[in-house]
Amino acid sequence: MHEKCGVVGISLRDRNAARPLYYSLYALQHRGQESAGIVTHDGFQQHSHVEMGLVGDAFGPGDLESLNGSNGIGHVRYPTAGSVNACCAQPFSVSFKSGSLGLSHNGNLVNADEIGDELADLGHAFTSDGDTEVIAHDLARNLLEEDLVRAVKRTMERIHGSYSLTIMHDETVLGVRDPEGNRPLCIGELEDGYVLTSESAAIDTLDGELVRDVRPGELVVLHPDGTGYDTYQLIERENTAHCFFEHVYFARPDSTIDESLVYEVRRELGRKLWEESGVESDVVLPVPDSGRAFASGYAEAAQDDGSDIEFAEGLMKNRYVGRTFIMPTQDERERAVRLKLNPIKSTIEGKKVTIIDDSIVRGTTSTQLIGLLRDAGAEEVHVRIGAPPIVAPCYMGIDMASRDELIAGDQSVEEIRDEIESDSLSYLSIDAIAETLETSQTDLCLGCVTGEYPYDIEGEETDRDVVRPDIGGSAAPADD
Ligand SMILES: O=P(O)(O)OC[C@H]1O[C@H](OP(=O)(O)OP(=O)(O)O)[C@H](O)[C@@H]1O
Ligand SMILES: NC(=O)CC[C@H](N)C(=O)O
Repeated sequence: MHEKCGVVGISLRDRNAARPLYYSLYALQHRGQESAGIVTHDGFQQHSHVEMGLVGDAFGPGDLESLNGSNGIGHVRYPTAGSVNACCAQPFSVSFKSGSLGLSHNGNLVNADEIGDELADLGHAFTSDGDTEVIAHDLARNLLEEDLVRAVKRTMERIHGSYSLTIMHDETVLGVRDPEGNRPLCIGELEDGYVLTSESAAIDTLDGELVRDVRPGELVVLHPDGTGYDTYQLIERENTAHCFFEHVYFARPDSTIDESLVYEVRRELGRKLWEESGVESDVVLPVPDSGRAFASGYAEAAQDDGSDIEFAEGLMKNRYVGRTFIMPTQDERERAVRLKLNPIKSTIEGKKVTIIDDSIVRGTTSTQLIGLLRDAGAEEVHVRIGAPPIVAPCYMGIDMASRDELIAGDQSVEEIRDEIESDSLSYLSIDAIAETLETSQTDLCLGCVTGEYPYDIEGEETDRDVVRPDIGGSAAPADD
């Protein structure tokens, strides 16, 4: 399980925001499972409840009742910077001379230490070692001198890296997406208010309508009375750096991100996988859960081509096991795969099998799975992967292994095939990803599959000019 974080912000007309925030966090649970929290404002003061654990564990029966106010923000976290403890759990709350701030962050800053050191020299005291608190302090400082919109702009000019933020300044909820639009953020309309959230599936959960994605570099300020919102295009860049992996793996298939329904993208990637490297076999099996849409697209394209290949759910997933990824030892990770996935023998025995997954990271899942399938009587096992090989770490808010743990870090596809002991192995090309997302490669963050990043990261190569031209941006409300 590779995770990132999920953010949400809600402004309603006449009812408390706590319960819809809680439901939204449930919808975003797949994005982070370490901690969950909600901060609301009732017009006079902030109320906060932030705990370690899953959403269902973090909130007890009375907790939502104490979170008064029709405006609020929420967060589910998987840490990328800072400790795995309650100090780094979010939303962050900061009280300062001219008010209160709450802040939820999805992403990862690449210059947090530098800014943190500067702010510490100016007398700011930090309660955590993460990157998110740095944003909160920088913004609080700017708010002493500027109005809200200009203060946010100043902070955006200072922080580098990926960030989708929901912020609460006193009772005003706002959302910001970094100038490259690396992480998703969208606006939804509810019957009695508005919502800003990482994924549109959370808007569906609240019976709302997706209005649109927040644009890269855009600030959206919800009216605290739930009647509307203002938008400000604060920074504009020539290129975006959308994370393609959101579509491939992280996001829910029922979410629409940057105008594409994730499920349809995955099915199309599956179709392209067949076109690029289809292999004749008796049966196609998805590796659940994220391999499902890829496998259905792959099998459909194969059948369109006249193949007799059959699509079957031959691997059952134990839904109570997650987190293979953060098991402390490789031995435990391997055991967890066995606990998590179990083959249905009748769909496999005596057959040539192709398994379809979205990605191979360390190779734990595929290695274990191929052994299981052979034990279950598979005659041949072919592996097709709906993304290119992951050759380098992610610095943009995703928990992925370090370079030496990545199976493709220093091995060719043939060497990987040999290690996982499959009969054949193919990955999808980068071209197929860009084509399916109807964008150019320069508008995607492809750091984990090329080793070249759209940000200036110490010790790594950049795939574009470090200082990207700022071609505009204004602090006046943008036309919607
Ligand atoms: O090569 P590895 O290090 O084993 O990592 C890759 C596996 O991890 C992910 O699955 P996850 O466990 O998150 O399950 P999911 O597809 O149900 O989300 C992914 O879909 C692969 O199956
Ligand atoms: N996964 C994320 O988006 C994490 C947000 C933030 N960098 C943290 O570590 O808390």
